[in-house]
Amino acid sequence: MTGRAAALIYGLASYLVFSVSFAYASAFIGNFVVPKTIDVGPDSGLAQALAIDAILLGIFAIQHSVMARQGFKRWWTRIVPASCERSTYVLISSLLLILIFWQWRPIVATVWRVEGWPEVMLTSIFWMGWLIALMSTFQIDHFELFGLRQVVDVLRGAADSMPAFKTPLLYRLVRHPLMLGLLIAFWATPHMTAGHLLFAAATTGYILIGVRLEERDLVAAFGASYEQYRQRVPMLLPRLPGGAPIAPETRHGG
Ligand SMILES: C[S@@+](CC[C@H](N)C(=O)[O-])C[C@H]1O[C@@H](n2cnc3c(N)ncnc32)[C@H](O)[C@@H]1O
Repeated sequence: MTGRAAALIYGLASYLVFSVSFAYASAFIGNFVVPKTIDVGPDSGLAQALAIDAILLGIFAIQHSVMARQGFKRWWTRIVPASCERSTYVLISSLLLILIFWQWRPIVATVWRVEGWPEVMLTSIFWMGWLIALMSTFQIDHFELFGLRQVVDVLRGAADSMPAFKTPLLYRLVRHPLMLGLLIAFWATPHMTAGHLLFAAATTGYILIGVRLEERDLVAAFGASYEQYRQRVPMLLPRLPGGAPIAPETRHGG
């Protein structure tokens, strides 16, 4: 019982760190409110800034890709309890995000800048991106995605359940609405600096690779259901209306 309660506290703490880092990410990228943003920080000179920012993004990309793979999870759950596997992934990802916010070196040369109504429009699109990303997490299973369901289930003694394959609202438009929301949030800015552009371009490249790796796992888990879904629904850019309808939900049954 003590172990299960400790797992719950660990899961809650990880979720709290995630929530703070997610909220900070929007302020960091949007240059709002917080003291350290993508365009504010120590001036290290171009070469050093490029090197440090590339290393920070690279560490995050490697951690995220490796820890999300099934093979790694099988190995890792011999070391950490299975119920804490997702919380650990969430915690390490969030800490690495905080490292990026803290150590990011700005490169402030302006790539574009707009004012007046285009500024209002791009800022609105920016927030829409974050909203789409957040909504997407709730459409699949927010609490499972961020590890809370697993630690609560183990406390209640509930059986380990297989995540379901779902295609609600946003997942009928594109297969990766969460990533689409992030891409929108990263690119939609009234003032694009060189540092922000580096961030947007690198994360776009990473997302394009990451979704392919994720789909390999999804095909392995959900087989033909996911293959059919892939044929019907575009990856990231929604089609115009008129596509074929999709079955609402299929639970993985082997
Ligand atoms: C960070 S989420 C991103 C989901 C998706 N790539 C997106 O951008 O909306 C990653 C998790 O979502 C799960 N996932 C992705 N598509 C799913 C779907 N249609 N139904 C259920 N789970 C899904 C993956 O198995 C993975 O554990």
